Amino acid sequence: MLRSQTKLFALGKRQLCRSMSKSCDLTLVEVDDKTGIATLTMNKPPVNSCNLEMMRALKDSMKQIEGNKSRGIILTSSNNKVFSSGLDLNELRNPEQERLVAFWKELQEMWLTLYLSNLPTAAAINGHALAVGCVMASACEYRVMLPGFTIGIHATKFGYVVPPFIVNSYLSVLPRPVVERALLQGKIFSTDEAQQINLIDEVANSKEEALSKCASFIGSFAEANPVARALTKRQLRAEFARTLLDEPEAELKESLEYITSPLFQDSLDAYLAKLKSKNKK
Ligand SMILES: CCCC/C=C\CC(=O)SCCNC(=O)CCNC(=O)[C@H](O)C(C)(C)COP(=O)(O)OP(=O)(O)OC[C@H]1O[C@@H](n2cnc3c(N)ncnc32)[C@H](O)[C@@H]1OP(=O)(O)O
Repeated sequence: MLRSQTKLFALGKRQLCRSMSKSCDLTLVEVDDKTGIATLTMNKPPVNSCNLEMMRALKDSMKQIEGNKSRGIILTSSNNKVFSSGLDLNELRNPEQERLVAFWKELQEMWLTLYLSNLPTAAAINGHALAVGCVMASACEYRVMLPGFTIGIHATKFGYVVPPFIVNSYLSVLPRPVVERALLQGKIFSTDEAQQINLIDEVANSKEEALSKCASFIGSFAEANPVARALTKRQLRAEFARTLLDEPEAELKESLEYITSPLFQDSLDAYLAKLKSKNKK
């Protein structure tokens, strides 16, 4: 570990996750030695769907970056077509109770860790960002997206009632009437549409440019005291995180009841069949 770090230092980069536990394969963390900014890359083929292990890896990586005194986090994907396809739908289909509880708790914790991170956060959206993929991008403070992709929370299209903390993730980025219409329609936005409504902040023509724009955003806090910045951010965001901070068990119970209901399971079956049949044509 030490030797590979030293070598990467010589190249101007520190790579934190090289020889650690298996979960590190799902995420890659690289810290730029000059800027101190960490790039957290989602790396779960084929489409960065978030199963239990992926969300745990994301949460652990974010905590590791915070503990390492980095200056900011850029979230991106190793797949140049898909940023993230959201929750792994297989985790929701006919779930085993114990795993579903662990899965949902991990979603809550992963979201809280990202949404309330002490560090400046930015998403370099280098592919489609659907459902929880969009939620993760929205939980960041800044979003730069490549053209020709899509982003949005289309949960109502497959029978999912969107929980309050996910609504709040959107509400911290978009005005309420826009959130209401987008969630009720299950609207998926193109990059251009997302820029028009300010769901994303900038468009970049390559992943490198997106990473560079995210780094500039993070650099814009150079003059801010990190502790004052972090506490002010927490104060501003605490209201939207309230349900999960104060009553995670209540949110968990409600979500589990809904996920295991025949209404949702039937919708999910039909949605998954449609998704699979696309690849058989
Ligand atoms: C907290 C609850 C409220 C918030 C709302 C919802 C929670 C969620 O996040 S649910 C997840 C919803 N996500 C989706 O509906 C995305 C569906 N996927 C796609 O639209 C496409 O796969 C995508 C545009 C992302 C990429 O397209 P392609 O590059 O053409 O890939 P494929 O479609 O061929 O996919 C490859 C392979 O992966 C399977 N897949 C895709 N997404 C998921 C997923 N979310 N969970 C599980 N599996 C997924 C897809 O079926 C293909 O499988 P095979 O056919 O077996 O190869």
